[in-house]
Amino acid sequence: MLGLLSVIQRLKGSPEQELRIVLLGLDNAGKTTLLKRLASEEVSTITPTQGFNIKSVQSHGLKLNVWDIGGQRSIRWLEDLPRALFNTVGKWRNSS
Ligand SMILES: Nc1nc2c(ncn2[C@@H]2O[C@H](COP(=O)(O)OP(=O)(O)OP(=O)(O)O)[C@@H](O)[C@H]2O)c(=O)[nH]1
Ligand SMILES: [Mg+2]
Repeated sequence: MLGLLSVIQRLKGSPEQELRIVLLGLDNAGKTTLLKRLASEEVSTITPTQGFNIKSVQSHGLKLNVWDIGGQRSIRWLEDLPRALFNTVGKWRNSS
């Protein structure tokens, strides 16, 4: 986690900058635990994510807007959502 934060800190341009992060991975990988640790919240009672959580976290001088997407097979289609959004935005940029 600290490794991730140090990479993010190197990427950021200014202290006011916001970063958007999408957490993707198999169920039980620890995505929600990571998000709660970042937010300094209790991590002892985490249940599998149904759908997704979106949280704004102030951590290590950074403002992070984090999407934590549930990894269970039944809701794995949600993983395609951000990819589809990035592709669509890319196509708009290329066509303008
Ligand atoms: N030992 C160990 N257990 C962890 C770690 N991170 C998470 N866990 C445990 O792994 C289990 C699953 O963690 P979650 O954070 O719910 O995993 P998730 O990726 O959000 O799972 P879904 O919401 O189902 O997609 C929990 O019982 C956590 O306590 C870790 O770094 N080490
Ligand atoms: Mg989860």
